[in-house]
Amino acid sequence: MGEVDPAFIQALEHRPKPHSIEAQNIPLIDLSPLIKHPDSLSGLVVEIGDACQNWGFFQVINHGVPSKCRQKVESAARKFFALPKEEKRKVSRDEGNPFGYYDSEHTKNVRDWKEVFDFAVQNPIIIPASHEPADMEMKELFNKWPESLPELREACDEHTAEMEKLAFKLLELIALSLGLPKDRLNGFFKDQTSRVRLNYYPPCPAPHLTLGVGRHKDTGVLTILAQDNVAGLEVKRKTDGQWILVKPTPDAYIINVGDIFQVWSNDKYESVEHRVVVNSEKERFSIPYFLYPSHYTWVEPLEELINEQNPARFKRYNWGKFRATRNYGNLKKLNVENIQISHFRI
Ligand SMILES: O=C(O)CCC(=O)C(=O)O
Ligand SMILES: [Fe+2]
Repeated sequence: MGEVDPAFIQALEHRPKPHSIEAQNIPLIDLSPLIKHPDSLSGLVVEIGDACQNWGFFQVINHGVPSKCRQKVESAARKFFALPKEEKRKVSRDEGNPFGYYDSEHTKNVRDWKEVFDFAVQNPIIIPASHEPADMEMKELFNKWPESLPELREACDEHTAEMEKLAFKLLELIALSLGLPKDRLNGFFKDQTSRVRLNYYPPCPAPHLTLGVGRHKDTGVLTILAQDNVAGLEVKRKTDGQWILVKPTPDAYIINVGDIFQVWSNDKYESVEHRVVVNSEKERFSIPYFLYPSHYTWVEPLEELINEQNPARFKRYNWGKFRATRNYGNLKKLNVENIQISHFRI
C-alpha cells in the first residue's frame, strides 16, 4: 500500500468493496428503432421508461454517434492529461470561471482521485454571477482551451455536437415514456447551460481507501457518458442498495436521469447515486455530457404529472442559482452539506 494524502481517504462505510458486483449489468437498450422504425417507437419507449424507473441508468447501442468521432475525442483527452502540469495549469479553472482544468475537486468533502477538464456547450455562456439569492447580476463566461493542443477543441466540438443530437432524442423518448408529448421538455433548453467534462483517473496506490468520484447524483436533466474499456463506474442498485460495477460495453454510451428529471417526474424517475472506483494499475478516462436547461429555468414537478392523489413533492428552485451554489461548494472543502434537491422537498 502506498501513502496517499489524507484528504483523499474515504470514511470506512464509503470505501469500495474488494470485489464489486458485476453479475447483473444495467439495462442495455438498442436505439436502432429510431432510424429503422421512427413511426413505431412504443416498444422502445416502454423499455426506456422501465429502465428510468427501475434503475435510473441504462446503456445505449446503435445510437448513431460515429465511432471515429468518439475515438478522436478520447485520443485528444489522453493527450491533454499527458501534458506537463504547467501546461494544464495554463487553462485552470478559477473562482470566477468554473471551466477549464482542475485537479482538486471534492465530492461530499473528500477529495476525488481524478483530474478534470470542463467546458460549456454554449460559448460564451451566460450564468448568474454569484450564488447569493438576491444578487441578480449575470456574467458571461468563455471556455478555456489549451493553445498547445488545438485538436482538443476540434475533437470536443465534433463529439459535443453528436452528444447534443443524442441528448434530444433521449429527452423526447423519456418525455413519451412519461405520457407527455415528445417535445414537451424542449422549451427548457433555449439558452441551455449544458456542459461536458473530461475525466482522467490516474492509477492509485491505495484504491481500497479512495474513490475517483465519491458517491453523488448528477444534478442536471440527463447525462450521457462515454467510458473507456477500464471499468470503474458503480451504480447503486435501487432494489437493494448494492453497488453494481458497470461493465464497459464497446461503443455504448451510459445514460442516467439526473435530479431535474426526478423533480419533473415528481419522484417517478429517481436520480440514482453513483461513484467511481480506481485501481492501482490502469488509468481510466471518461467523458460525461451533462444536459442542463437555461439558467432562468424554475425546476418543479410538471403540472401534467401531479394531481390531488399525487401532489407536488418539491418546491420550485432556480436552476442557475442551484448550480452557482453547487460550484461554490465544490471549490472549497466546506463543513456543511452541499446543496441537494432534497432541500426543496415538501
Ligand atoms: O467516470 C465515470 O464513469 C462517471 C463520472 C461521473 O459520475 C461524473 O463525472 O459525474
Ligand atoms: Fe456523475
